[in-house]
Amino acid sequence: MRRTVIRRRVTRMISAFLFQPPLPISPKHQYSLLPLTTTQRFLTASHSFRTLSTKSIPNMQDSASVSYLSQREAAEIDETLMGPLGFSVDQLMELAGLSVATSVAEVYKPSEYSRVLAICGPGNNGGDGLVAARHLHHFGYKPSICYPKRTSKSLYTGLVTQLESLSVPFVSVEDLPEDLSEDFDVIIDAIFGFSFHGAPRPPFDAIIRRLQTLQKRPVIVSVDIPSGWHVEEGDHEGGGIKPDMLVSLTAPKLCAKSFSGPHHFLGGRFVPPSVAEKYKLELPSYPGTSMCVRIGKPPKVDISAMRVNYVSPELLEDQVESDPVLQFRKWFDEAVAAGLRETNAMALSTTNKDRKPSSRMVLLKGFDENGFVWFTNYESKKGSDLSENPFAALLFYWEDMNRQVRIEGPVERISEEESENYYHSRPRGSQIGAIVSKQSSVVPGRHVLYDEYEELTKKYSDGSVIPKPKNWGGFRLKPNLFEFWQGQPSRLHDRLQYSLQEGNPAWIIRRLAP
Ligand SMILES: NC(=O)C1=CN([C@@H]2O[C@H](COP(=O)(O)OP(=O)(O)OC[C@H]3O[C@@H](n4cnc5c(N)ncnc54)[C@H](OP(=O)(O)O)[C@@H]3O)[C@@H](O)[C@H]2O)[C@H](O)CC1
Ligand SMILES: Cc1cc2nc3c(=O)[nH]c(=O)nc-3n(C[C@H](O)[C@H](O)[C@H](O)COP(=O)(O)O)c2cc1C
Ligand SMILES: Cc1ncc(COP(=O)(O)O)c(C=O)c1O
Ligand SMILES: [K+]
Repeated sequence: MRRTVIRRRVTRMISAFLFQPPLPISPKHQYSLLPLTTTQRFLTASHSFRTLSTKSIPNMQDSASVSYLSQREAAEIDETLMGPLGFSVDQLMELAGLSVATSVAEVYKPSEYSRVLAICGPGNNGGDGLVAARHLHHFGYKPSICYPKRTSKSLYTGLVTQLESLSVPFVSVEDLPEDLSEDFDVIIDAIFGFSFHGAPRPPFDAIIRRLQTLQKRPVIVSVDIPSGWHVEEGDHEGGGIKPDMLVSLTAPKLCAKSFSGPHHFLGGRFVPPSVAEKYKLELPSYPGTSMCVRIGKPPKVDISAMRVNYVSPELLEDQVESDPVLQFRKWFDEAVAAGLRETNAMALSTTNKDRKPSSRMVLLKGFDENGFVWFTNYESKKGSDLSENPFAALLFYWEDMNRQVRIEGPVERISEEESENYYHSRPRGSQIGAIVSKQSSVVPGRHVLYDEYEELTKKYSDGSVIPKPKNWGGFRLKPNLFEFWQGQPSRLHDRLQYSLQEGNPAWIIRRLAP
């Protein structure tokens, strides 16, 4: 009985919130969003063995634009989340702080940017900084905290206790080193958030002045608002801090329009659709299980300076299998176990009769001592290359494991029976796709493929057998050369090559210079 009354009251509160007219929000406050680029993925690659990042690339449709919030709207959304929508401040702060920590980890790897100073202000923005510091500690960073105006609320004393229990040092303003660049790689600016007003008061005024003079290092990561900036007008007087990274929470505030640093992220993956609808919030979708998403322009990168220093276990002659197929099996299984996506994706290189090479990706569909098999259209470019020159090279690159495998040898078609069996094991859509696609020929437009696909889908909607096109089937490469490559520091990689000598079935293993 009581529960029904409460439920009714909550329902009333939520509908009151939903049907209340929203504050005017200007659709002009929009900004283009870009998915995580390959470049960014490259830059964020860590330096040793990694397990799969669950991140996927958000598609462009998801990320057309993003809206900006005024100070009032930000406060109102905050109240709504913590009122009718049932969140507690602790929860939101935990998610906000985690978003900040994961954004930092996306761009600034602990191997290069381990020394973090979180400067925390008196409000919830400071609380976000304390939470972020705790997560960064667990991510392998060495955070320190400067928290000059503490509040006695249990939420904050709890956060301090948690950090102390991890032996995270607290530094007073007086004890901060003269030259911040000597002791720190990253500064988390968690001084003021969206409730900032007026001019900064001591001791934060002096701290902000120090941040204004920083050059390249330490980098500044501002939480929600670059401290000292007007929440809506931004750095309106000029000369404010110039953060390298801004992590906007829930949605960017108006001041973020004047953020010109290289890394703008959005965090706070907790906005329910009702809030987004009410405030007409255009928000990007968060990729996979990520707590943050990059917004704004992709960073300018110096391509010539892009490099990863590989660190891996050594690959030694006496540790590898004498049979390269077994060695391949071992590495393949390890890549699958590490959760890599499309472990079976490989580059296939062919040449035509004029010895002109061409490469493309295909999926490995099986391998054993008889060879490595993939499926395709025999009348495609690769199909015609292989009929002109039946030799090919396969290449696997398992980036997260710093491993590459090269396989070379003659190629032949597999039997019609094998191809039939495999074709009918594929999803029916892909079977129809194979009929529709005269692979590698010119198509006047997507509609041509789509129309034929629709027609065939109708034709076979009764579940009858979809006949395999004659020109579709498998190839098998019979290896006469393997190379197993393991990335190592200073480009002194391991390369173990397996080759065969005429008339001798035993594989010869040789180390090649990297
Ligand atoms: N829904 C969300 O997006 C969430 C955001 N979170 C974070 O919370 C902040 C907003 O937190 P709030 O506590 O409202 O405000 P601030 O952190 O900005 O700080 C308010 C305190 O700062 C003092 N203040 C204000 N102006 C000055 C100044 N000029 N000089 C010195 N001190 C100043 C203020 O004191 P007053 O006496 O002036 O009132 C307060 O003590 C948001 O930005 C996010 O980071 C949540 O963590 C999660 C949900
Ligand atoms: C990861 C990945 C896997 C692919 N797998 C296959 C495949 O198994 N068979 C295939 O015919 N095409 C596959 N493709 C498409 C090919 O890369 C290529 O576009 C197509 O086969 C036409 O190549 P061609 O014109 O050189 O013959 C794949 C593409 C990618 C990116
Ligand atoms: C054109 C084409 N054919 C075949 C394949 C292999 O697909 P399946 O795994 O369904 O055999 C792919 C995979 O990407 C492909 O793009
Ligand atoms: K801040």
